[in-house]
Amino acid sequence: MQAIQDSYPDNVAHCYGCGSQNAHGHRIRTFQEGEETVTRFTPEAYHTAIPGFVYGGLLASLIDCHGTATAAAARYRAEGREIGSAPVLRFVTASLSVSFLKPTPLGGELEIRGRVKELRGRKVIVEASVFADGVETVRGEVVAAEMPASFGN
Ligand SMILES: CCCCCCCCCCCCCCCC(=O)SCCNC(=O)CCNC(=O)[C@H](O)C(C)(C)COP(=O)(O)OP(=O)(O)OC[C@H]1O[C@@H](n2cnc3c(N)ncnc32)[C@H](O)[C@@H]1OP(=O)(O)O
Repeated sequence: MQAIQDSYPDNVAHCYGCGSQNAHGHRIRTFQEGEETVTRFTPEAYHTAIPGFVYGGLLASLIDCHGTATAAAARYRAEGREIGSAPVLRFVTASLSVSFLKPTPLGGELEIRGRVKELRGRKVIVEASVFADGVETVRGEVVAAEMPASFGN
């Protein structure tokens, strides 16, 4: 099955969270399921916060990259364009907020589910949650902004 990240051109596929070209990264893969997007990720023992529980920074990064992928795909869809087609719509995180509702147990697959809350102009707001064994443990919101030509200047 084709993940949203499979459409990222190689020259923008180095992100630590979602870049297929980053050997040290999470390399998450996000799929569209109806109105929702879904990422599945199994943390390793070295992603520990407190023994038995997942480090919150990892959980935040899963929400982050799940959100930017959801945003890019939504914007392509809104423009009626094939995902990944040129000119490439590159989204970066303008803002990330995360609420840790419950400790997230380490040792199994996590499911991240997201949906677009708002799509307007150069900005897409995505809501996403992390579920462990069907229980929502983390809820977050990503404001993704289309990367300006002046990025980094
Ligand atoms: C599917 C196929 C795809 C193909 C190919 C895709 C490639 C996909 C590559 C993915 C790559 C991975 C991405 C990983 C996620 C990172 O980790 S990205 C790294 C962390 N983020 C950054 O470094 C971003 C640094 N910040 C910036 O560059 C700039 O501040 C920003 C965010 C681009 C905004 O700059 P700007 O466009 O000049 O600012 P502006 O026009 O004022 O903002 C645009 C909109 O965003 C809003 N906004 C800006 N900042 C904020 C904020 N902090 N809070 C809330 N709203 C904000 C503005 O209010 C505005 O909204 P509207 O007024 O239009 O409603």
